[in-house]
Amino acid sequence: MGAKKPALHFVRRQVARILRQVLAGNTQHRALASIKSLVYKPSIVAKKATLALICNTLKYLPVIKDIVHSVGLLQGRKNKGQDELFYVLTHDLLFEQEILPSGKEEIFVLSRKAALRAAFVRLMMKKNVTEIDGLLPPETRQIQSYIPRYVRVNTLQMTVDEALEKLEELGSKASCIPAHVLCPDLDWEVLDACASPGNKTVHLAALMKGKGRVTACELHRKRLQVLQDTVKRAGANNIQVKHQDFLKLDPNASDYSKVRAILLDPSCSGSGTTVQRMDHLLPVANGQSFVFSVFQRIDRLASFQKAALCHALSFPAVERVVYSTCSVNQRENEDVIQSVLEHARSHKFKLGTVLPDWPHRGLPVFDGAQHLLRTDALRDKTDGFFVALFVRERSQTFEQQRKRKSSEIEERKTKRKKKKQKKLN
Ligand SMILES: C[S@@+](CC[C@H](N)C(=O)[O-])C[C@H]1O[C@@H](n2cnc3c(N)ncnc32)[C@H](O)[C@@H]1O
Repeated sequence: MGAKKPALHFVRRQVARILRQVLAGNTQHRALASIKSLVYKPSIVAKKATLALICNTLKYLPVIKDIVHSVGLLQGRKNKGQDELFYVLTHDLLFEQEILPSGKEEIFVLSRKAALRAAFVRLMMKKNVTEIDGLLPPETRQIQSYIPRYVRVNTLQMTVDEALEKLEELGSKASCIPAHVLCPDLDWEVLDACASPGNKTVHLAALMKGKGRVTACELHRKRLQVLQDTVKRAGANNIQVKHQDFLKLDPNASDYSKVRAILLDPSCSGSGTTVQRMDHLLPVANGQSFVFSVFQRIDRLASFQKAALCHALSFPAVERVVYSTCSVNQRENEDVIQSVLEHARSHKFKLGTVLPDWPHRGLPVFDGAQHLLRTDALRDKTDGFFVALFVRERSQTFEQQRKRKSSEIEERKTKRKKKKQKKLN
């Protein structure tokens, strides 16, 4: 029996298989899956190491290919299906660490070590750079350094101050706009229409300090389990989870006729999350069929989004409805809002201004789009996001609550400043 192979030996082969799927350019697949979704499949082991290696290999792939081809590493090799493994091995040899001769591919790459390293140095000299990242296109460098990590504190488990104290050294920032904008009263009945995995559900429950009731609907059974797990982990006891098609809920049934606020975060294309999903590392899509299938999908999503929003606006006691997507497409955002305006007016709803101080507003495609909020990955250092708020005209509570909330936030800031000052003294 041979010696035990190091874990990295298997991780590299796993990464090579994922890389092959990504580079194969299966358009249907590329439209639906992100790098993360491939890595988080149950069959993948050592997910963290795999994700890190696939991302880094993709990031440097043009450089690696340049070097591999300049030394003719793949020429004359019989097994053409292994190009990706050689890219991964070249990555590790040049940018990470020495590779061990744990397999015949490793042995082959090690036999060309001197030529590969010389080609690497030549490329750096040709491009007149002294660091590896100098070889990357400027957009990749910008994106890599741009997006910070955001967190929301589960106030059912610890206070914001406690969390801030722990996170202070990291300089973290919390934002979870839709639940914050819905701003329900503590004793309200609230509906999270499309809830799984449940991040906004538990945020709502926390904002309501465990009081009132949040009913969370989820259509898909598998995702229902994820939602239940999130709720359990959050320790929230004011959430009722339902396996339910939101479109089929009867707004006048006794269970729902008292609902005062609805958070609608429906299925969307997710086009705003492409930076954090690392889609910029994927090869550029080409071909008519890819573009066409994306448009078809967005149309289908927009029809569902419109139907769900109209349904939300038809609940008799509802005072506030928040609609949000992590899409940057006008078709799923401003167009959906514009298409329901008449229906909204007939139910006495008007658009409320979402976070009035936020600088980036809806695209100016209709009168009123300035009430809508957009975020943008590069401008705002977060996912691309869209939020709209509908307020029933008879409701007087919005302004009062907003004022109360912002004075609470100011109070907390002042307290933190004082505490910090005290520590410094
Ligand atoms: C964008 S995700 C919601 C994310 C969630 N708000 C969060 O922050 O964690 C949309 C969810 O709506 C579910 N969904 C889609 N159509 C639905 C319907 N007709 N009724 C209820 N849930 C639905 C999807 O299965 C998916 O889990």
